[in-house]
Amino acid sequence: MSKKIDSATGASRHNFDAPEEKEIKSPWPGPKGMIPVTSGQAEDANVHNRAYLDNILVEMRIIDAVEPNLETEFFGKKYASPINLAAVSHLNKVLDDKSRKPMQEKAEAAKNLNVLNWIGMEENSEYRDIVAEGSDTVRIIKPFADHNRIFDEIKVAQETGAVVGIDIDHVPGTNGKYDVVDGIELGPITQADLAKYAAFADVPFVAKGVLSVQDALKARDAGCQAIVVSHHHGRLPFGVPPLKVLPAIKKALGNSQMTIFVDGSIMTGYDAYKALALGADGVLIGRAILRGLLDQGSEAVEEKVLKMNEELAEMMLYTGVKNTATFDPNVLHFN
Ligand SMILES: Cc1cc2nc3c(=O)[nH]c(=O)nc-3n(C[C@H](O)[C@H](O)[C@H](O)COP(=O)(O)O)c2cc1C
Repeated sequence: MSKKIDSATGASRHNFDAPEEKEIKSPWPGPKGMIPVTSGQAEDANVHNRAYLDNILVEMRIIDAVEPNLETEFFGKKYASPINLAAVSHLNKVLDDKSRKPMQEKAEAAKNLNVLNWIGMEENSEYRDIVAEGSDTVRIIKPFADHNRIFDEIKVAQETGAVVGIDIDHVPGTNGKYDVVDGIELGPITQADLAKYAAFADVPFVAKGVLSVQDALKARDAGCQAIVVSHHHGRLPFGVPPLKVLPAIKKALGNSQMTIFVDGSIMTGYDAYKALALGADGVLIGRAILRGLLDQGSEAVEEKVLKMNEELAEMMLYTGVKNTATFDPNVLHFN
């Protein structure tokens, strides 16, 4: 058996060689190749995400509990919920029906929901069309080897009013070399590079794909105002679940005022609750909305996020959490 990572999406796929070739049943929704398919093997970090999330149990604190308020502030603006729509790129190329634009449909859903929309690897022209839908945006740029390309994308993104960042976890390919995506070479990211980009941006700068205290501190020292604790749905074989390293990162960043987002297999509002209780300011959801988005468009995304908001609120009410600034990790019990 071999594992491949789709160079465009970062999705991990496991291939079984003949003669034992067999269809792998994916626990993830969505079309083949676009969504990580896990074999259940230990090297697939998604397996550990799920196990870690499912082994966190929650105590009840119902006396004096009231209906919670999910409103959350990011980068000086208020949103309806701490749930963000993750950067999922390339979607406008995958449907047979070319009249549909899932990237725009996702942005439309974010606008209607009043949540932040994250956009990943897209040409600047495509990116502008997506942002024109009117949602507030975080633009995540690839760690291109050509730094001018990064500066150019930062410039365009901030012209559109977006917050900007880099998915620092997309430096390596699966061959131990810098990755190449759509024929475009990626390169290493030094702390000095990050500092250069953060200083160049007139808007908050985000390091996406932080999975250690060491990188969190480097991102802070480089001037990043936010991080996403993430392994990009399993780019790193045997990657530690983001939720497992989150508390240590939160502690290390102390009162630095950095915004901490987290992603990785967050499929329900209950998962989101656990991430928020462990110290995240916000969560990103990618695969949780992907199938609905591709099959049915913005309405399915809106429905899913509203459902997740309800689940999150349900658990907040059960545990006496009145708003998204007052989560308490002590309600969590690790099985
Ligand atoms: C189809 C697809 C495309 C993605 N493209 C990007 C990208 O361009 N930039 C990026 O930072 N992350 C990208 N991601 C990673 C997601 O933003 C997110 O980190 C990851 O999927 C984990 O969240 P999830 O478990 O909720 O899906 C992509 C994910 C998927 C599934």
